Amino acid sequence: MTRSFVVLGGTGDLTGRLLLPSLARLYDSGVLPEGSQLLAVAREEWDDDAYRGWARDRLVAHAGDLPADSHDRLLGRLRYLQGDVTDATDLRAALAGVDGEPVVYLALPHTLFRPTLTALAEVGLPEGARVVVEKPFGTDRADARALNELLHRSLPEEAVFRVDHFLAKQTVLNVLGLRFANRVFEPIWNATHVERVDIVADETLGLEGRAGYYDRAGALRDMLQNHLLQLLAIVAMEPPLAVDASSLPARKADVLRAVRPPADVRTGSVRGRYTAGTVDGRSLPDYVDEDGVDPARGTETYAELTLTVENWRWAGVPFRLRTGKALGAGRQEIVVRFRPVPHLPFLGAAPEPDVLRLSLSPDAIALEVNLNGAGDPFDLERQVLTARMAPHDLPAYGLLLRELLEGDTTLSISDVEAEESWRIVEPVLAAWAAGEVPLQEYPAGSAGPAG
Ligand SMILES: NC(=O)C1=CN([C@@H]2O[C@H](COP(=O)(O)OP(=O)(O)OC[C@H]3O[C@@H](n4cnc5c(N)ncnc54)[C@H](OP(=O)(O)O)[C@@H]3O)[C@@H](O)[C@H]2O)C=CC1
Ligand SMILES: O=C1O[C@H](COP(=O)(O)O)[C@@H](O)[C@H](O)[C@H]1O
Repeated sequence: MTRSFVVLGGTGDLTGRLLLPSLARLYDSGVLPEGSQLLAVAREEWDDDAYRGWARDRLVAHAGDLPADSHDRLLGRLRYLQGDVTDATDLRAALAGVDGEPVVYLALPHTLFRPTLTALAEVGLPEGARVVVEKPFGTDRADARALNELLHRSLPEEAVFRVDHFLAKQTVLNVLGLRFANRVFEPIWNATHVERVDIVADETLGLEGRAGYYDRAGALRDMLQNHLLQLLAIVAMEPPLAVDASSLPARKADVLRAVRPPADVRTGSVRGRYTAGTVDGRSLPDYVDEDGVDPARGTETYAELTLTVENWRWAGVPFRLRTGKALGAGRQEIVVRFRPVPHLPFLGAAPEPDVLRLSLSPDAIALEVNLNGAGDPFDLERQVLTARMAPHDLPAYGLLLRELLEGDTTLSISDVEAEESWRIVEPVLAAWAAGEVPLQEYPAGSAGPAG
């Protein structure tokens, strides 16, 4: 049976920058069978040719390393349907337009998931269909619950794929290897030895024309509620029985249940919004002057939270999560800071304690340690032991799409995880909406809100 993709939101940034390039790679490597079709749906008044022209430009920009005939093979399979995804008649036409078992991909603003799934339930899904839902999974916990109910009404959990592409990044998967395939880290991976953990996703990108989605999301819903909490879950979870669909999501769900929001949001959270500035030589306007932004929404482009994990392993260890747009330097990393040694048998000032840096971009693992110095052997010197990873054959989205085609949900976010992640951030969202935490401004190109 062939698989066909129906991409709802087929003209968006996600589709053009990440999905189409990954699908081209899957065609190229033979993972996506020749007969598979791809139908993109959006409201733009385009026909197949106009869509293919747009898609070709995206492939040149984001999969330029693939030969032109690989682009052509994907482009030859692409079709376009103008339609409103919240309208059952348009969705019926989309599903009737593809052969085989469809993968319906909701590459849409999160506010549209509920009306779209409601319309899909009205149309009914063919036997063997799979549904993919992007992050953030809904707008809040109640919405996530409603989405789960809608999905479970017509599909088994194994046919639902809640995407979080950070989970498929090489270094994130390497955390599993590092922790669970070695003897040296797991015995010290706890509050006795770890002082704190920082999880950082600083971006140099600004809004990039995505106001339709981002201005209703903001940094906390866009990145922290999903990607950064998934990183926390991978770092903090208990060892799974196996890296499979029944163990991995369950262990992540356990640890997310133990995560507590800041006791005082005024000291445990920071929100900010960029003003005009220069990043990497590019001038960015004030966020509020970007096309499509409504200043009245008070959307943040920077979010920072300090969370705790209330269980035996992590009691008292702060996990600081931060993410922002239009910052001066891009940085995606998990930093595990260890406690000082109990006794230092050297004279002089105590050195910095050990730090383990897990970098997601570029993929690398670095352990900062103190060793005897080169000159006086009794002086200490900071040394960094670094392992740089060769890139995987497939980027994160390619890996997720391959798993999806194989029906493997190991890297899908479970229904429980999706709802728990909202529980963690909801008190913060409420306090921010009530104005309890000031919305600080930071110039584009800076290090973020001062302090
Ligand atoms: N961009 C990124 O880097 C990433 C995005 N994501 C997720 O992907 C999702 C989409 O984000 P992104 O692509 O950036 O957002 P965009 O705003 O760029 O794209 C949204 C898409 O949805 C379409 N759309 C909106 N309303 C309707 C409607 N009623 N009927 C049909 N189509 C509609 C838009 O087309 P039109 O308005 O013309 O109809 C467009 O194709 C979000 O959930 C986001 O979190 C995840 C990872 C990375
Ligand atoms: O999900 C999202 O992720 C991207 C960052 O992902 P990366 O793989 O390019 O690092 C972010 O820019 C976007 O706002 C968000 O929706």
